[in-house]
Amino acid sequence: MSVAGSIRLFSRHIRVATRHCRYAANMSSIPTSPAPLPRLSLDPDVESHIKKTYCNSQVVAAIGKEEAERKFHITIDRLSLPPGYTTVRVCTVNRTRDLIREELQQLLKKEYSNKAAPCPPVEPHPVLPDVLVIPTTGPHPNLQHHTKEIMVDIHCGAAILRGAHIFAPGVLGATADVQAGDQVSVYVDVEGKCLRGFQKPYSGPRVFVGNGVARMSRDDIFSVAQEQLSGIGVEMTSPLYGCPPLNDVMSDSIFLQNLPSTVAGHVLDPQPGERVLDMCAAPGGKTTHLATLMSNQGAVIALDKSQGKVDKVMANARRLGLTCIQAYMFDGGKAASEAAVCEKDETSLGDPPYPPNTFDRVLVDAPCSALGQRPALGNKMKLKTLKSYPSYQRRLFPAAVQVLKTGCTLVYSTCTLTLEENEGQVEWLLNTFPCLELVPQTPYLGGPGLSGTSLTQDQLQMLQRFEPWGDNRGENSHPSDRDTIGFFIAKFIKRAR
Ligand SMILES: C[S@@+](CC[C@H](N)C(=O)[O-])C[C@H]1O[C@@H](n2cnc3c(N)ncnc32)[C@H](O)[C@@H]1O
Repeated sequence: MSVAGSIRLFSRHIRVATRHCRYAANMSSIPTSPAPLPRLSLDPDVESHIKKTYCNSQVVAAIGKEEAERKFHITIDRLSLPPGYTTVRVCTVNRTRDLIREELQQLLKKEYSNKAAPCPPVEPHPVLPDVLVIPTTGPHPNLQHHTKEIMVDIHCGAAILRGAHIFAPGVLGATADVQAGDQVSVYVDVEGKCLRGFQKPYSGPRVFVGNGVARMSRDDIFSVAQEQLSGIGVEMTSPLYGCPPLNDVMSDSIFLQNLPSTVAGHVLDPQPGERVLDMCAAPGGKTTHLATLMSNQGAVIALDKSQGKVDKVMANARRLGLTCIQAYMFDGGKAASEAAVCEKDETSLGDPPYPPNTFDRVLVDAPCSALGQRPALGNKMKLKTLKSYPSYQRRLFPAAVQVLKTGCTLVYSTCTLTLEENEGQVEWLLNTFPCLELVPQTPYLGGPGLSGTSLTQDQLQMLQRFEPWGDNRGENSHPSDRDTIGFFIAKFIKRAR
């Protein structure tokens, strides 16, 4: 069995059923959603808040209520589906994109040689020099529903929709008679009811995400303590959507990264030899991109708030051979100190905090409500939590602006949809830090910012908003740019004023 498609489900995502889980008997009587994937269910207050973003009075005045509501509905509809393309960022420090593309295509041909589905093409992105794109296929209609069933949580379900196999600890439940080698159908427990101790047979709504072959029996999975489980529990042979299984593939030279995230790295545009601060770095997607763009020369300081997250950044840096990254467990909001002294060596800045005017570039890829992430099969966030993000994000900026050198670049990004965390933050930043000038971005693959704040039309044109519905992009844009996660990017230069 190939380990190429195995997924490491992070422990917070793993809620393995107790070994007494026996919902099996009642499972097959539960109706399954007829649609490929149901619309994302959000807390009603959160959904109405998002609606207010898309249908605010300025938007309605500009495009009309009907069109504004259409965009809101398409946005929500798209959130449960995977993006139209898998995007792979290549680490070009030692090898060219062409060489990496050829090797990846060969590996995929091998992987698909015993599958019914054709091997997808791996193509270079026409604008981003270090990105490869692979089209998503599906939804595949008429997939058979097997009597033997596997249940997973929403995070594992989302990973399956993006090409992953099921790592054994991710199996929440299995019908009583599942043996290794059995054909199984895989369902997602969308309401998280299977997480409640498995005292009763499962009866909540579930969503079909495809078929696979069990690589372990039910007993193999549930007779062992969760910590001792490893390996693939179910190999997905006919997923509802076809994305290539790329986890653990060519891990020294590729990074699976959503397309707008790769754009953010290019917009920051770090140069070899510079000092760059990535204030909210884990798991290091953008950190490793920045270091790659710098040809591994200079210093990328990566901060995050827990040691586990910092360890992930360093693990990703190591696997890609990027030695110019130094990661620290540190609150980004406290990264600046007048009293701090910086080591003289350009490549080793020492521990945070840092004195004012230390960095050539600062990235604030802020913790956010993440409403743009796709596919999302469930979201239990409450309005109170949603509303807590803007003030938390604002805490980060005084330090970000202070440690940035005059004349240098600050990029702010989120993977969410709301006005308050995106255009609203830009408005606040410009009012709070007169030294910041909003500037145009290159490359520009997204669409303009959304109306609804005091930002002018010219300012909105300088922002990049990636909407999940994608028809806010330029006519000549590549299809992979039009079916992405929701994302937002703003770029500023710190002026001497
Ligand atoms: C959107 S994620 C970053 C993703 C990352 N830039 C990437 O591309 O892989 C936001 C991160 O901010 C971190 N974070 C939250 N509060 C923080 C703080 N006060 N200081 C530093 N990091 C923080 C979170 O732990 C989380 O890892």
